Formats: sequence, C-alpha cells, structure tokens
Amino acid sequence: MVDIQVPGGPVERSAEILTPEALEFLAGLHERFASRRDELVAARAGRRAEASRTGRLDFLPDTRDVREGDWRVAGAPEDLKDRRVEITGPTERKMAINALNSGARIWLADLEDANTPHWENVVGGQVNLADAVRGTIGFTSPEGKEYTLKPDIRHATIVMRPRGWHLDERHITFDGRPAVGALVDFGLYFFHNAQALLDRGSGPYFYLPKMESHLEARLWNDVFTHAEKTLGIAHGTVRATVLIETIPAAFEMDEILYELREHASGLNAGRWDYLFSIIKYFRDAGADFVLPDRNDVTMTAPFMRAYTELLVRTCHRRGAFAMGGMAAFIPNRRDPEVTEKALAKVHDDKRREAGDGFDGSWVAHPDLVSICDEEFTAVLGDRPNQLDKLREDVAVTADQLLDVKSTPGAATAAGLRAAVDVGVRYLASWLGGNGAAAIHNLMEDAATAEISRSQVWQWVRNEVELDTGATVTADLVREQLADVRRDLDGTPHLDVACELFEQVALAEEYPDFLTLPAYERI
Ligand SMILES: CC(=O)SCCNC(=O)CCNC(=O)[C@H](O)C(C)(C)COP(=O)(O)OP(=O)(O)OC[C@H]1O[C@@H](n2cnc3c(N)ncnc32)[C@H](O)[C@@H]1OP(=O)(O)O
Ligand SMILES: O=CC(=O)O
Ligand SMILES: [Mg+2]
Repeated sequence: MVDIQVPGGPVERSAEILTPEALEFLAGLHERFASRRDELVAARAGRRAEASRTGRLDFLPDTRDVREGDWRVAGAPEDLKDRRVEITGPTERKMAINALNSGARIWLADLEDANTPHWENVVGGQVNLADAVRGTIGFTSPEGKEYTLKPDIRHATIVMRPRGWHLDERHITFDGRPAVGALVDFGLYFFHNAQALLDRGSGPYFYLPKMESHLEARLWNDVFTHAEKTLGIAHGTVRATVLIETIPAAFEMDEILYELREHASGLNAGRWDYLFSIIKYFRDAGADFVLPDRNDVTMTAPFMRAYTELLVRTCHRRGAFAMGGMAAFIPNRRDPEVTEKALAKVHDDKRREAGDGFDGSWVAHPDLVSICDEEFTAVLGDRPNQLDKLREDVAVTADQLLDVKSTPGAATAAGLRAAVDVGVRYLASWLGGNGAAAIHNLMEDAATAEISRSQVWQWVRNEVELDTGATVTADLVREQLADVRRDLDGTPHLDVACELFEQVALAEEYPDFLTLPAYERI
C-alpha cells in the first residue's frame, strides 16, 4: 500500500478533485513511471555537457530507420481537424471563460509556461477545467460582471498543457516522495474528464512541453496507454501535440512523433523555450553561440527558419499537424498606438507561418484571434488544414539548426537592462501567482523569462562586449539589478524576485530552470 499524503491541505473545492479514487489513480501513475522520469531527467545533463564541449548535436544514427521509414500518426478526431487559431492562457476562471468564448478553435489550457504552480492554482485549475468540460463554468468578477459560456457559438476545444518532466509537485507525496508535477496535472485532468469529454464528442487532448528526447516521448506514450487501460478508455483516444522547444528535440522530431504515433496529433514550434534551450545548451560553448539582444532574434534568423521549416516538413510527411508559435506582441485596449503596432506584427507573423505551411498558430489574447484566423483562412480557404502541403523542397542540416552565429543583431546595454528588468518583473509576478504578465506591452511567461536570465548568464560567462564598449560582468549586472530594484520599489515580492534573479542569472552553477529555485520560495 502506498502512503498517500496531501501536505498542500484543503483549498477551495479540493474535495471534488482530490478524491480517494483520483489520488489512487495518481499513485498508480507514480508507482509505474516516476523512477523512469527521474532517470530521463538526470540523463539530460550528460548530453548537454557533451554538446557544449563539442559545439555539436546531430541526428541520431540509431534511429535512421525511423526517419527513413514510411509511417503516419493516427488520424485527427473531428474537433482537432481545424486548428487554425489556438488561444493560450492560464486556467484562471475568468480567463478560461474568455478563452472558450474567444472564437479560437482551440484553447490551450496552460498549467505550464503561463502558470505559477501555487497549490491553489494547481487545484483551482483542475476545478475550472472540470467545470469547463461540463459546460457549467461561470464567474462573477469583484466588480459584479457576470461571465458564462456564450450560447450558440462553438466553444474552443480544450487542449491541456501539463508541466514539463522536470518539476515536482510537493503538495502531494507518495511514500514521502513529492509527486511528479506532470503526472499530477495529466492524471487529475484525465481521471476527472476523459469520459466526460468523450460523452461531449471531444476527447482528452494534451500539449506536451519541454521534452528533450524521444525516450521522454515514449514515457508519455506509456503513461497514456496505462491511463486509458486503467479507466477503460479506448486505446488511442488521447491526442498529444508535442512542443518542439528544445534544441535536442529538434533533432528528434520524427522519433518523437513515432513514439507517440498512436496518440500524436502534431508538433508545435515553441519558439521561446527553443531560444532558451539553445542558450542553455551552448551557454559555455564559446562566442559562436552567443545571441544578440532578445528582441533582435526574430523568426527570420537563419537558425529559426531552419527549425520551423523542418518542423512543417516532418509533420506533414507523417500526417501530423504543424502548429505555429506565439508572437509576444499584445494589444493594449487603453493605447491604440501600441495596439496598432501589435496587430501589424501579429499579422506578419501569422502570414509567414501560414505561407510556410503551418496548419494554425497561437495567440496570447482574445483581440488577436481574428488576425490569426484571417491570415490562415487566406491560405487554407475552405480546407480545414494544409496537411497536403508536404514541403518536399525543404532539406535542413544539423549545421543549419545550429547556425546561431549568423543571427543579425547586437548585444547592447539597453538589451542587458531590459533582460534584468523583465526578469525581475516577471519573477515578482510569478511569485504572486500570475505566471503570465504583460510587461512593456509584451507577453512574458516562464519561457521568455528563461531567455532573459540565461542570456545574462551567457553574456557574463563570455565577457560579451556591449555597444557601449562595456564588458558584461557579474558586477555590471548587480549594478543593473540595484537600479531595477530602485525603479520597482513597492512592487510586491520584489526582494525575493531580485534574490532569485541574481541566483538564476549569476550563480556559477547554472540552474537548469528558474522555476526550480522559484518553486522553493512559494
Ligand atoms: C511561450 C508560451 O508558452 S506562450 C503560452 C503561454 N502564455 C500565455 O498563455 C499568455 C496568455 N496571455 C495572457 O495571459 C494575457 O493576455 C496577458 C497576461 C499577457 C495580458 O493579460 P491582461 O493584462 O489581462 O490583458 P487585457 O487587460 O488586455 O485583457 C483584456 C481582456 O482579455 C482577457 N484575456 C487576455 N488574455 C487572455 C487569454 N490569453 N485568454 C483568455 N482571456 C484573455 C482578460 O481576461 C480581459 O478580460 P475582461 O475584459 O473580461 O476583464
Ligand atoms: O511554449 C511555447 C514557447 O514558445 O515556449
Ligand atoms: Mg514553452
């Protein structure tokens, strides 16, 4: 008998979610899969160190048969055939309703980049998802505004994103060991909703983040198969879209789809974590891997083009959906000038993706749904997707995926200041329970904040010279941090945010994820 404890204690409506049966189901997942997860996460460091030492990664020789073989992923269920617009957002109650009502085809219900895993958010997110699945979700704002699902419209199909493999959930323990965050998020959602979703003509659909190898995808596939069998749900009911958002995963797109082929729906070009991963992977590999200011690195940089072209090519060859990523520009309903610029940038981004062959893309805000829809509809016409656009013209090499040094742009003092400023502001927001925030009119979340702090770490390590002639040193960063702290005086959680920023941007030993030390502080 596994000893199941919930040190997180009761929160609003937790009794509906943390039922004895649901906890037993989680214990079963934990027993079967937690140690494999530990081994896979531990294996990441060795591969990373070797890539950094050699400055190389390559397609795997052992899986050539998979890359060259003729196989396809499972067909799409009806409500995943048209994915031209997907709105992402946290599972907070009001935003959940707004997302479902937004006109987007899909709502990526995010327990990951956009979520702080406060226990209230973890459980509250599951409460909101269960109500959303059943169509009963409602909310009254403190100002008295009523939110309900609009009648007579198609509500967005729910695709839930659990945490990545690296995070624990310490508010549930099994034999004294913290639960695996990803298994808690997946397990609770699947346990409570898989059958209810099927009864409504949908299904249990997932986005899978931050994987670094096809073996991690195999683990997810085994989790799905076990969960389906345990609850008597037909094998192959789950559909998963995998974010290709780490540099090693870009070398294993075929293999990842192959492992999940009975459950796979597609791949997504998660551009922000991808940039973070490249910096992280090659942070100590020398000047060839040093990127310019974050805002200079656009999707037209050669290495980003190589990545997205390869993703579309790989997906369509396998009958899988190729999903575009997030333009970080967001409108500001109080500032028409900001809004106009944001809309133009998002138009450009979605137009490029639709032209490249993507089947749909992400938006961060309801006011952007119509733009993404317009750009994809202009290319798709009456077709629900463009899986038939095979992109046989594309041939991408390892060198192209790793060609960071051809990225135009410069490392500037303003860029350094922005990285410190955004990093601290985001951490303060995250600590307060908001994992996504509008900062200087850009959407910031865990992935974009990872770029900021990793870039600072890399610039210090490589003694990068800025446009002003100054060399980036830990002392220079500390000066910037002191300025930012003065600017933000009075911001909730500022002291801890600054301490954390210093830790994740300047520690000699680079922390793998900023959310790991940050989780210790909530
Ligand atoms: C790298 C990646 O992983 S990207 C995916 C993860 N990131 C995300 O999902 C971020 C999603 N976006 C957001 O969280 C928000 O848009 C933010 C935090 C960036 C900005 O939010 P706000 O400051 O509230 O924006 P704003 O004030 O313009 O919102 C206007 C309305 O739109 C709603 N809204 C804004 N974004 C969303 C969204 N993504 N989903 C649903 N509703 C939304 C707000 O709740 C608000 O509703 P109301 O008028 O009923 O009060
Ligand atoms: O999850 C998406 C990303 O860009 O990161
Ligand atoms: Mg991401």
